[in-house]
Amino acid sequence: MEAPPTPLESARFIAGRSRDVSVCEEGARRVAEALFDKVPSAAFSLAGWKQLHELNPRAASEEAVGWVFLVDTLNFSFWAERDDQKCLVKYKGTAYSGYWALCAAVNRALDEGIPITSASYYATMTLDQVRHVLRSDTEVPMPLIEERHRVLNESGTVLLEKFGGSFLTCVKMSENSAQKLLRLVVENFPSYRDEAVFEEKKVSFYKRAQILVADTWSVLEGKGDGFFGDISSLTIFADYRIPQVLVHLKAMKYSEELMKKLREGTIFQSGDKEEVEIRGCSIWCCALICKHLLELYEKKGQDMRDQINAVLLDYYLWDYARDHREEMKDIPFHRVRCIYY
Ligand SMILES: Nc1nc2c(c(CN[C@H]3C=C[C@H](O)[C@@H]3O)cn2[C@@H]2O[C@H](COP(=O)(O)O)[C@@H](O)[C@H]2O)c(=O)[nH]1
Repeated sequence: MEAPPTPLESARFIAGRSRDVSVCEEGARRVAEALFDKVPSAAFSLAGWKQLHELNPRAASEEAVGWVFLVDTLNFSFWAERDDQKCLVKYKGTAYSGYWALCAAVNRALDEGIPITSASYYATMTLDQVRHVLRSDTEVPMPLIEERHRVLNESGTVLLEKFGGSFLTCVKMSENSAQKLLRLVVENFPSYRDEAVFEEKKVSFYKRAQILVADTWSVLEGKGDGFFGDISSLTIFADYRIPQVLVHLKAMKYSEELMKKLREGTIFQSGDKEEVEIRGCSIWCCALICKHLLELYEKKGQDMRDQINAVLLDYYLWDYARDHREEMKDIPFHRVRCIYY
């Protein structure tokens, strides 16, 4: 069965035919101008992944790579039906929500002596053990607990059977190619196969597979097995926060009909036309922002291809969305319950 087009080719195709979502070239250029002075900061750097995020591993070890694989296997669907009733995980005096609640729960389990990052453990974890590890400190549980249990058992079993239980083994097999690692992950771990059909054509987003490659690059600090010559070939990760921030920054626009559905809290299904347009246009919009950013530096005689790529732009925008929740509250995010993002 032939592989679908890459996420970037998919994004170009979707953006060219999208009806309810549009990428604003002018808006994307203005965002690039606004980001120009941020590029040299930690928030736009590989080092920021550890420096700015206390829950991320400090080490660049096999164990730290195993942490990244576990977390990115579960890195989906944290949004709460009601913002005043959400899953929170308290860890070392801080209450974490959303994606960070997952990281806090993993670190809490490790502190309790539960070998949660070891494939031989999560390959055979029971649903009750998963409920215990991911337990919330409010009465609202983390969403999709049963699906999390299923993908843990599935991913742990594949990691044991094909890669000796170590994701670092899989990373080494990629021979410093991000695209090869992406392919190894998508081919071997079914829950990472984030694909759809748009106007009768297969398209791919590979959000968790691409963020897994990016987080592996980050935790290994871009060195040794974690050096990827083609890291710039990755796209941003099409989740439900990046589209929200792109609309907030006026680089992307929704039709009135779509805005109405989003404001009503409509639940979309994975693969719905509007959902595919939101995800494809987000990827395409960020590719334009990267292009404009590189051009702005080029005009000043600076080749910034090692400091500007979709991964670092994504991390920056995702952190920005986290830090500007209040300002962004009247831009709705699209609601899908799925294991892909
Ligand atoms: N595009 C993109 N989406 C990302 C991430 C992250 C966290 N990763 C890195 C960021 C800091 C750490 O250093 C990690 O390396 C989580 N998500 C997605 O967001 C959603 C959760 O949102 P909220 O409900 O607000 O917690 C959910 O779909 C989740 O899959 C990212 O970076 N980019």
